[in-house]
Amino acid sequence: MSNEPAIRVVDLRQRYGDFEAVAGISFEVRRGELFALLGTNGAGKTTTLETLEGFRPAHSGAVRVLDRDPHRERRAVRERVGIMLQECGFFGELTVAETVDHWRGFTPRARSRDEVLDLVDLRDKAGVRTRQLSGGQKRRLDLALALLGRPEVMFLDEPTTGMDPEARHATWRTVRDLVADGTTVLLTTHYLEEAEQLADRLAMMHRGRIELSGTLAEVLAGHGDRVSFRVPDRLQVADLPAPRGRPAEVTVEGGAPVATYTTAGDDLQRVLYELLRWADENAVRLDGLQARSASLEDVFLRTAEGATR
Ligand SMILES: Nc1ncnc2c1ncn2[C@@H]1O[C@H](COP(=O)(O)OP(=O)(O)OP(=O)(O)O)[C@@H](O)[C@H]1O
Repeated sequence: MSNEPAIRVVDLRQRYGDFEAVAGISFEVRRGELFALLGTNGAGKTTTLETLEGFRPAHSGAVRVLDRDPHRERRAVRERVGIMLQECGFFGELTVAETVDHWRGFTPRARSRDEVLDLVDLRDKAGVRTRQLSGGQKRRLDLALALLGRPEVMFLDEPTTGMDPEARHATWRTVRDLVADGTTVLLTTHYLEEAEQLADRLAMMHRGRIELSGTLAEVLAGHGDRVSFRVPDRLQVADLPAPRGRPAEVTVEGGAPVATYTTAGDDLQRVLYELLRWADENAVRLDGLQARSASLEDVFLRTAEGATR
């Protein structure tokens, strides 16, 4: 097996008319790795994925999938790649089984219908017309079609949209099994927990650029810890202390004001100590007190605000 990464993107730019949707991004996905491309709405994730899927040539820069140009060598790449688009396009009158059989007809080395329906837990829906499937079931049928040809690389564009938590967890298990079997996966998602659960590495895009990338630990590093509690009724925001010179950020959660302190470096213990001492001295009860590391959501929100630069 070649040492070449499964996916390589070098200074990719894509334009729609005068608008630069992807503004010079670079990343690699190693073989057998799950890489999550995250980002704000309109960040350029789908445009990037469509380029890697061979639907459009790069405006400038280079993309390689399995060491080939996915647009110019589309035929050769396509049979080794599985694609799950954001929009599913089934014939509503066909049943699930007929849809799978139809796709099997032009998929080399296809898995059997039963195997593929078992993988996505749709075997009991084999006789149902696709227009009667729920949104989450349609996504699972999409996944079934994407993995039909035992692809080496899979592109999953928001694969669990519309799924209930149980179906989402089941889909994560399927994806994990595929990765454990050596499949390379490039995933986009708006569910940050999905990336936390699945990704070996991730990149966060905003306005056509990659703002952050690395393992989850690398992406979270340097974003501080958080201490929060519900602001007691009898206190004003101005009454809250500023431990280590850090004022609270007050947000409303579930109709109640919540004070959050973001620490820097290894300040957490000190900030917590000062807060507890202040509470003790002022006979304040810190309801809902929490101390935790930064989450991907915290980092995402800061990226969206342009605060990471
Ligand atoms: N065919 C098109 N013509 C013109 N502009 C487009 C076209 N497709 C996408 N865009 C614009 O390019 C930008 C990137 O879109 P893209 O769909 O790649 O973003 P995304 O990160 O996938 O967004 P979302 O998370 O909302 O799905 C957006 O501003 C979008 O409006």
